[in-house]
Amino acid sequence: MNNKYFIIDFDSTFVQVEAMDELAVIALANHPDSEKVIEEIRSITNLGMEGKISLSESLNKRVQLLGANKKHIEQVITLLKTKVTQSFKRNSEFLKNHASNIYIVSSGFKECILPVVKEFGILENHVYANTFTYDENGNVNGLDTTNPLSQDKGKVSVVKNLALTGDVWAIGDGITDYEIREAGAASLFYAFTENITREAVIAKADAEIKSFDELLYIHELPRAISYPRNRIKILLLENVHPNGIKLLQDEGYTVECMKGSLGEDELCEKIKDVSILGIRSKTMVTKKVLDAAERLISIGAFCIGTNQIDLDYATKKGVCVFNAPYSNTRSVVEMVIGEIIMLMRKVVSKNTKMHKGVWDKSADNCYELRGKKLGIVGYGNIGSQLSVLAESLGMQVYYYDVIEKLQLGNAKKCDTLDELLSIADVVTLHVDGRKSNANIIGEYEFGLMKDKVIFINLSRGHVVDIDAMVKVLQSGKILGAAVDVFPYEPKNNQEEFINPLRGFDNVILSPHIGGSTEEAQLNIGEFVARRMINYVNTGDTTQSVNLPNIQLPELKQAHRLIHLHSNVPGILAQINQVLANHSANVLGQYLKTNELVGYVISDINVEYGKNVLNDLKKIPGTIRARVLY
Ligand SMILES: NC(=O)c1ccc[n+]([C@@H]2O[C@H](COP(=O)([O-])OP(=O)(O)OC[C@H]3O[C@@H](n4cnc5c(N)ncnc54)[C@H](O)[C@@H]3O)[C@@H](O)[C@H]2O)c1
Ligand SMILES: O=C(O)[C@H](O)COP(=O)(O)O
Repeated sequence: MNNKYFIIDFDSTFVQVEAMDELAVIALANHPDSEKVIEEIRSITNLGMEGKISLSESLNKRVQLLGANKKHIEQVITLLKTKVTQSFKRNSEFLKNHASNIYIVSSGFKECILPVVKEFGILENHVYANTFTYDENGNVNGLDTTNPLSQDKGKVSVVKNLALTGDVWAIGDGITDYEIREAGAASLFYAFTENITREAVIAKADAEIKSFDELLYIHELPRAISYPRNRIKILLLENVHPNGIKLLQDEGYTVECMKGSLGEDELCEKIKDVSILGIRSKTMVTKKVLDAAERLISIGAFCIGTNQIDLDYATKKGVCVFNAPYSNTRSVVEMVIGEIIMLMRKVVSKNTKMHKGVWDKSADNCYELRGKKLGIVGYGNIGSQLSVLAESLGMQVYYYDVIEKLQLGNAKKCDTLDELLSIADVVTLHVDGRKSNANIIGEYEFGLMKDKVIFINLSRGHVVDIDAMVKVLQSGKILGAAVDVFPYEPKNNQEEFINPLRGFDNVILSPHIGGSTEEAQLNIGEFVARRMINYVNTGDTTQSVNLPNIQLPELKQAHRLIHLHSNVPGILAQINQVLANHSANVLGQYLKTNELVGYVISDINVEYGKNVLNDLKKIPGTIRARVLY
């Protein structure tokens, strides 16, 4: 590190904001035309940053408009301390340990900069910036024009004067930072874009760095995180909620979003360099897709169902899958209740008639749901919550599940599906989407149902034999039906919905919207995004649907090595042998297996060499080994 020097800009680089703009907001708070003046200051800042006006012109104009005093400067320092750029904050150890190699060179003002950077160990005599001049009342009335930084190319002359020999890297978001390199005072210029992206500046740079981690990573220097987050590419399909997107962007990941789903071939092409994939129920993640994904570590199903993912193959490839098991449960249940009432009162067919001008007032075949028998097939999260709500509306609840379930309220368990189907006035399906559930309701099962039954499916399309359902609808046996899910569903809102159930006036058809409420989508977006962030950052697999669930404690003063392997005997011993060979003291170790894989986390207290990881990867049966800190 002796001959490597970092020339770091302050505004929009070391901190997320432009200190002068923030000072203006504070100083002009009571100014009658404050918004206009602040806007003017901001536009002058940008013109200067993009090189459209000279620096001295930009500085002078702004100081004159500012109207600041010493009290305002105190306030802006307090604010700036909360606005330190995340990647500098994260790497505070590096800044402290290498203070003699780090300079802050800024066209901003030392009064505002020094108290902020000092907290990160930056040496006072390594901070170069302008200084204000004040009148006798402590009001800013100008700037020290003898300071080279108040002049054009001031940064160039400051850095030249430092006479550094070795690698000198200028890091900043503005043209004045590039000028240091242009003049030969720095060997490289890195356009820093964690806070702001200026295309004109990137165009001049040797490289763009989206974070300070990135720079440390490129040069293999000690850093807070092993792999820069901006290098982790996330692809989110099917309109994931903006809150989920924001959580992922705030972590520093590079996120690409698409409204619709992608077919297999398109997805194979797109997924090559993606580390995290976010989907909903429509995107099929097949073996072919998983094989095409060269960097995939996690899939987030921003919904309940995960049958669209080849889970076993994902597990074998070490891809950790998450879903949102409860976030839209209530939305589905409310829709089922509403549909039962609408169908029992024939509102659906009467509504169609009304729109054609037909007034059909009659009570024929219209019923209250009070006292009717509700048959729930699949007493999981949705089925059991529906049970509680339906009972509170006066229905008698019966359920059938393939496994033993806690009976809620007065609900009665049926031992067989046949028994349930022959008892229920309303049959509603809430089974999961496993393959073996294909056509569990077909001609025979419809035959068992009572005349004038209400039939509802909001679970998965393939569980009902649609041709058999059409036949039974044509026979008039079904009083009303509601179907939200279909064996084939359009990929996006532009594709036509083609299905033989179209055209029945006693059938409610809806475009797979059981879970589509604002509340559910927000909850799902945040829940799944948080689970994936936790997994990437800490290795925590809590609530993963395919990897062994390990809830991990926060890691302090240690390195975390993660090893995922096929579940064969003896791997833990081999991992520990590797760690012993490298004299790594194990502070904590966590192991869990499922029938396919084993997941071992080892927290160690020594600097790890690359060889530890390489040796861990060489253990036969290893699926994935990575280091977190
Ligand atoms: N329409 C929508 O928008 C929407 C929204 C959310 C969930 N869903 C779907 O609803 C279904 C239920 O969701 P959940 O959260 O309650 O799932 P869950 O896993 O909590 O419950 C499913 C239950 O079905 C049972 N089961 C499975 N196969 C069965 C069978 N053949 N016969 C009887 N019981 C069987 C399981 O044992 C389990 O108890 C899932 O298919 C899910 O994908 C649809
Ligand atoms: O599995 C689910 O949660 C539902 O089927 C909803 O799926 P969606 O998010 O694609 O609407």
